[in-house]
Amino acid sequence: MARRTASLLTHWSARVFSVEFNGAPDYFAIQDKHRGEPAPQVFRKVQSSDRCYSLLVCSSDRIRRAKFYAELKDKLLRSLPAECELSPMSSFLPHVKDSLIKGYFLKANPGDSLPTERLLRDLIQSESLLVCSYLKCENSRQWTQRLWTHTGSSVMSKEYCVVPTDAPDYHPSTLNIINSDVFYSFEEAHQVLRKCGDIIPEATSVLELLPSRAEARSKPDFPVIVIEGLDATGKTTLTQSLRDTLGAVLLPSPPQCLSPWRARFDQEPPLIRRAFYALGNYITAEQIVQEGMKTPVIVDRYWHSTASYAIATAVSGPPCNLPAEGSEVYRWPRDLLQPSLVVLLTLDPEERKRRLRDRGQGKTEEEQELDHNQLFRLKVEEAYRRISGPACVTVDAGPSADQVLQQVLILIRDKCQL
Ligand SMILES: Nc1ncnc2c1ncn2[C@@H]1O[C@H](COP(=O)(O)OP(=O)(O)OP(=O)(O)O)[C@@H](O)[C@H]1O
Ligand SMILES: Nc1ccn([C@@H]2O[C@H](COP(=O)(O)O)[C@@H](O)[C@H]2O)c(=O)n1
Repeated sequence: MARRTASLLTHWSARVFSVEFNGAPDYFAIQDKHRGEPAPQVFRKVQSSDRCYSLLVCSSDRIRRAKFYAELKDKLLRSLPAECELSPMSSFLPHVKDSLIKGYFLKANPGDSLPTERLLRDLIQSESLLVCSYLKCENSRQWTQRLWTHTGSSVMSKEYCVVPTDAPDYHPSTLNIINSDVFYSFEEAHQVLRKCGDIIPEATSVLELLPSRAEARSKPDFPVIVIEGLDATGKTTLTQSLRDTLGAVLLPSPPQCLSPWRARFDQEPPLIRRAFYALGNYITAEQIVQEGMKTPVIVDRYWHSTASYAIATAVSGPPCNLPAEGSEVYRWPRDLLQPSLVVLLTLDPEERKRRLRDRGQGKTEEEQELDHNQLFRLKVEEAYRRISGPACVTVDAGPSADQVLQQVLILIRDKCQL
């Protein structure tokens, strides 16, 4: 059995499990023995006749784990009986960083248990998967969890009792954000792309474009102003006006040179996709240093975008699940050039939608998500506000384009003495 699986099982009874039924999590733990008292309801959305299974992805290689987790969902959706319900699941050790393992919880009708179990037996041949089944005891409200053996031919004799438990102090997805969703140094992100070179040939081309070292050798002489905000808040409009008014250079982020590979990396799981965007910032930083010796530099998105979208995607549920203000998750990477000023454009959601409609362009998947998912939008904006070193200054982008420009020019004059 793989190293990671073995170490997982060592702490098996200390783990908390979470299943998200339509975004609302049920937390449970396991115990060796049934206690005498009447068992409270464990799964709110499960009938006693349902057959339930969990699949936890636990390869010790994080690239394989990320790829397999994404592929597993497609495989399950393709192969499971239509009535089978799939919910995100995770298991973690509260307060232990990097202890989160992700997977899926399956709820099947009793009539579908045979084809479901046949599929799970095939899948468990992969060493990266831990499979459990959940059974309701007859004449009691108690559920048990059985861990399947690796061959899938029989189930382990050891049976655990499933008991509900309180929500943890910190949302479980926050345990694994650092260096899985957000990278805090060039080297950490670089390592991910290096390691996926054999499965994603495009990674090699991206690596060739990167600066040889991350540390900015010199600070630009002129101010560097970053404009941030959700899509359609007016970043393009404002950055172009600033360029023209200040005689500045305008740099887009991710940088132009990464455009041929962006769509390819957007299909990848968060670990790889976010490493790609993180590295893009280091290319932008190098361009900033070059240009910033000659003129002021305006940057359309930078680190705040990379971190905020990544954090908001990683953390499910409402904004209160985000890591608290001041958390190390919101810190600036130690080796990434810091701009002189970061402006965050905010906009009333209805006005943003109106501008999106008027623009009438095709939307990326993440843009559609922002449109449909109010919670995601709130989390991105909240994460923007919590990032420090430098923190962003919020500007209401609701007034006319010229009024927004004038307001930002005042800020630049105040903060950058320009
Ligand atoms: N202050 C403003 N008042 C009214 N309309 C505006 C204002 N600023 C921009 N717009 C219009 O809103 C739409 C979106 O603006 P823009 O393309 O500048 O946003 P963006 O933040 O760059 O979007 P994205 O990130 O998706 O590229 C455009 O049609 C633009 O003309
Ligand atoms: N520095 C950056 C810039 C962008 N992203 C990601 O791109 C998406 C938004 O970009 P648009 O071109 O559509 O405005 C969004 O998914 C960001 O996560 C980034 O990570 N870092």
